[in-house]
Amino acid sequence: MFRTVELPLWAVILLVIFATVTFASHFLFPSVRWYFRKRAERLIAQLNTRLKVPIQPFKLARRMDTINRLNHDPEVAQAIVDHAREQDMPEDVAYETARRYAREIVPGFSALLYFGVATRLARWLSRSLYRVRVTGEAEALAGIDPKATVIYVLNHRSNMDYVLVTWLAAHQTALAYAVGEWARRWPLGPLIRAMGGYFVRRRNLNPLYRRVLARYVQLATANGVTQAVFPEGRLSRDGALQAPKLGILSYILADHDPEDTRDVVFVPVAVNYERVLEDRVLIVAGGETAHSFRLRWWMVARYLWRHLQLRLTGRFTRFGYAAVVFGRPLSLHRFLWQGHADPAAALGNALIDRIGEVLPVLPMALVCEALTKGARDVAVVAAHLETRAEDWREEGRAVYYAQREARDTAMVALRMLGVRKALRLDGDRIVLAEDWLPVIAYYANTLPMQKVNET
Ligand SMILES: CCCCCCCCCCCCCCCC(=O)SCCNC(=O)CCNC(=O)[C@H](O)C(C)(C)COP(=O)(O)OP(=O)(O)OC[C@H]1O[C@@H](n2cnc3c(N)ncnc32)[C@H](O)[C@@H]1OP(=O)(O)O
Repeated sequence: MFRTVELPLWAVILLVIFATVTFASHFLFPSVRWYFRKRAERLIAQLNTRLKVPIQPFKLARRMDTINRLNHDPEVAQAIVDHAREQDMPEDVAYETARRYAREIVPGFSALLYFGVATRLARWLSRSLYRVRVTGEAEALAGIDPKATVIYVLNHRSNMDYVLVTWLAAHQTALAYAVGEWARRWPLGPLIRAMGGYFVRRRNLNPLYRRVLARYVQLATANGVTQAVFPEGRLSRDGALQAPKLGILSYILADHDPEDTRDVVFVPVAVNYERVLEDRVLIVAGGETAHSFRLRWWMVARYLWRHLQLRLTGRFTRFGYAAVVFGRPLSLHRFLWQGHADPAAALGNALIDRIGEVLPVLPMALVCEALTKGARDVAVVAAHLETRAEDWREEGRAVYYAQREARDTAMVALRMLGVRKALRLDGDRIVLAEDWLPVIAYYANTLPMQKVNET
């Protein structure tokens, strides 16, 4: 028992490492975890006193618990059996596949990261890049039943959309975004998960994956989790609103009981920018030869480096307006009472229409509209801007047009295009660079669908 045992050094080192890991995981980590959990609970209790929509327990549940709950859901269990039969594989292999899907989808929310870091960073970033204007938020949210699950539906113009809206909604609640598979890569994936985002695949979906995703969306909705969905399913390639994708909406509809006390209320949010950071990459992606939107890391690095240079040398000016307008909320209870032959398609179209109804009108879009119609003179562009802004205002639109002469407003937009070398001014004459015409058309497309008389 008390004999001396001789061991090589490497074995001793290994033993010490294993002993330390075991001690930490059994004794230290639980208490450290408990300490942080208590702190997080205190933070959430504090937050919930000031948030209009408190953070729901479902969102705070441990990630592993939600994954297990999902895997043992009767509908998922049935899908596992079907998958095993169809693929001719043992059920436990199909079960593991479903578990992998669940792990991919389910987020683990950190209130500290969301409210302590992300929303502050989002506010700083939004305000340092744009002149942010918000309309209609209080009116849109005022009449919503506090028991209802709120789902923000946004048009997708830029990756700035969720930065802006996360910040703007931060005094209401935390938003859980449906995030495309592009963001699953490290380090973005874990970060987005910690902010409550749930991942959705948009390619190669098999019925088992669809069932796991559908049940996650349904459980989150039934448990009151406030979500944010881009129904267009991807960034607009040409500046215009796109037709809705019906997947997530159809999952919500399929599980919705109009007799239930918990309603689902969709809040349309329309976003427009005078400068979309990714505009040219999107236009290329929308071209005939390109297939998907590719933002390479070196493009981002080069862009950030140039941006930093401009900031350090004091030459950076903001990218004009970023406008966010909240539209008329849509109650799912009321919507279903109206009766629809194809509820999913009707819901998708109604939501896109309500976003379109409140799309804000920005000077850059009006100037680009004038340019696409052939205006090549500052005075003509300014006259177009003034008339069209008035038309849109009469229609009840949010028109962000500073209280100054139309000519000055037009000049601000023209100079922004000039800095990008899209055009140059020769006195009052505008000389457009041909290869920038698609960009000009892109911004003209960001205007709402035409109802007023053309000038
Ligand atoms: C600096 C600080 C930062 C701070 C910041 C913090 C926030 C940190 C978060 C980051 C946030 C990032 C946010 C990124 C933004 C995006 O990634 S946007 C892209 C991702 N989001 C979306 O795509 C949402 C909308 N998309 C969908 O709903 C898609 O349809 C899905 C669910 C992904 C599936 O795609 P799909 O295969 O194309 O399917 P789709 O044709 O739409 O529909 C298929 C289903 O709908 C059903 N369906 C279709 N039509 C009908 C019908 N008429 N009736 C009934 N059912 C129908 C089909 O039956 C089918 O059902 P299942 O067979 O699945 O049961």
